[in-house]
This record gives sequence, C-alpha cells and structure tokens, in this order.
Amino acid sequence: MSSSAELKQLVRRLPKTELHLHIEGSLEPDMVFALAERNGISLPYASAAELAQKYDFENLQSFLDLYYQATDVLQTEEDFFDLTWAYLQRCAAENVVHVEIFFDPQSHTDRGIPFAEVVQGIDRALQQAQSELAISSQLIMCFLRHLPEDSALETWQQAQPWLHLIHGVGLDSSESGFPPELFQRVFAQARAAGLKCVAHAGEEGPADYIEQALDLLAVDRIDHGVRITESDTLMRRVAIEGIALTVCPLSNVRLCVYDQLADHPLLSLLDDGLQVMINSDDPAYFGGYLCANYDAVIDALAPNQAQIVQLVKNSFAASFMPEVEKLARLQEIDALL
Ligand SMILES: Nc1ncnc2[nH]cnc12
Ligand SMILES: [Zn+2]
Repeated sequence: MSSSAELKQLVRRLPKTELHLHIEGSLEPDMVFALAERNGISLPYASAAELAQKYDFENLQSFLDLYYQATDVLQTEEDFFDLTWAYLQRCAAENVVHVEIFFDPQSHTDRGIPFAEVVQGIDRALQQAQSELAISSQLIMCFLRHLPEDSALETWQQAQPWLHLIHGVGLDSSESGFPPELFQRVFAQARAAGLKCVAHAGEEGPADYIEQALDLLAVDRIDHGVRITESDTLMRRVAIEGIALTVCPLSNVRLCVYDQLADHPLLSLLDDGLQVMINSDDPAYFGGYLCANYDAVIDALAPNQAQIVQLVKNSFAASFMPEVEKLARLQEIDALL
C-alpha cells in the first residue's frame, strides 16, 4: 500500500498529458492586472487579491461571466504568447510532457481582436515549448455554444488560413439549453477537413447531450461527461467503444457539479472500464494545475497506485499524439514504476 505522500511523489515522477485545458482559463489574477496595465485597461477591482476573492462560483454560468470579462485584457499577439508560455512553464515544472489546449476564438474576435493575433501568439509559445521544454502539443479551437451556429460557421471560415496550426475543434461555454444538435453543420465541415472533434457534454447538461455529441457530431472524445452516470446503457456503450472522458475534478467541485470531491465518480467510472483521466480545465480559477488535481483526488478518493497509474496512462492513450509516441510514453511509464 502506498501512502498518499508516495502517490503524490509518483504523480510528479511520471510523465503526464493534459487534454482538457482552456488557455484563457490559465489567466491568473496577477496576469490580468499586468496585461490590463500594459494595454491601458482599467479594471473594476483594486487588486489581484480582490479579483481572486470573486472566484466563488454557484454554477458554470457564474464562472463564465467572470471568465469572459477577464479575457478582455488579452489584446495582442504578445499577450496570447505570454499567457500560453506561462502555462507551459508550469507544465514543465509538473512533468507534463504533452498538452492539448483549447482556445475560444469568438471571445476575442467578437471584441475586434484579429483571429491571426490570437492563433499566432498561442502557436509561437507552443513552438517554443517544443524546442525549449520538450513539450509537445495540439491546438483545439472551441466554438461557443451560447452563440448561434452561424457565428461558429463564420469562425470556421476565419480559421481556414490557420488550419495547419489547428488539430481539432471543440464545443464549450454554457451547456444547459445549448445541445450539441445545434452544431451539426460546423462539426461536419471540421470533420470533413480532417480535424479531430471533441465537445463538452454532461458537465451540467444531461447524459442525452453526451449521446448527441457522439451520434450527431461524431466526436472523438467527450469533455467532462460525468453525468454519464445517469445512464447505464450509455456507460456500457462508451466503455465498449473506448471513448475517453476528459474529467476535471477540481472544476466539478468549484462549479458545484458535486458538493465535495469525495462524491466524485472518477474512480467508479475508472473501475467500470471507462477511459477517464484527470485534467485542470481552468486552473487559474479552480484551485490549481494538473498536479493539484491529482493531489486533491488522492486526498479525497484514496485511489491505489494501480488506479493512479491507469489515470496517467489513460491521459496518453486518449491523446491525439501519434501512435508511436503514445506507445513510447506508455513504455516509459512502465519502466518508471
Ligand atoms: N468548464 C467549462 N465548461 C464549459 N465551457 C468552459 N469554458 C471554459 N471552461 C469551461
Ligand atoms: Zn472545459
């Protein structure tokens, strides 16, 4: 039996991936203030500490309201570079060797920021992380589901010159009342162009949204997906088809999907054979980066070593990295045990 301290050490020793990370959700309060100053923006808070005090959310929407407001400080290519580079340096410190990063272009282009500034700033940091930190990455462009599909289709058009930098598309923002079926045309176009497809589903919305994302959007992975526990049939299907759920434990507690982490179904989903793994979602808002999520799971759910190793291995197995690299990483993990 490993102690919780030993498991936390093991987590740090093993290479890891992060598959569910909104780059705008890594915008720390200090950086909000630094970028506001650089860009001459005045904020309705006296200090970073006062802003951080507002991070007490009732649900997904109360978080999103603040999250979209904070993104207003992101204005230039350099801002997007700095934001992404800060996240990647944290990855290096935590032995995260591969990341699949979401970005929300509409939350920037709707404010008049050119798509090119956003994608080039993020990509420059990703390239630098590959050469200086040996971190590989894929970029996933998310459509905001609270906006009409026509806006997503317009964004898809804006992305055309940049598709060489974009690996996949996703669907995020307010879930309830915005089912996946509303976005079938834009996902069909992305899939036809050879992009991977993912969608947030079953975070606050019902299990039926997970089924819609699979059947109508043909997604490769489900983001969150925890409300799958409401359907035994869907659980069996997702286990058999090997569809991964990118679970975000601290996020689920901070957005009141569960009252406490001890109620989280992560380990029961794992033991039922679902391909789940741990991610941080919006770490600047939810109490920590990837290792903090592992630590919280270790403290609240008392997993054994085999379960921790399986979660780490699932993060590679479910990634979009080339199969040979995946296999090499899985072998590397076995060699470290
Ligand atoms: N947890 C989340 N759910 C939906 N949309 C998001 N955008 C950023 N974080 C999100
Ligand atoms: Zn998310």
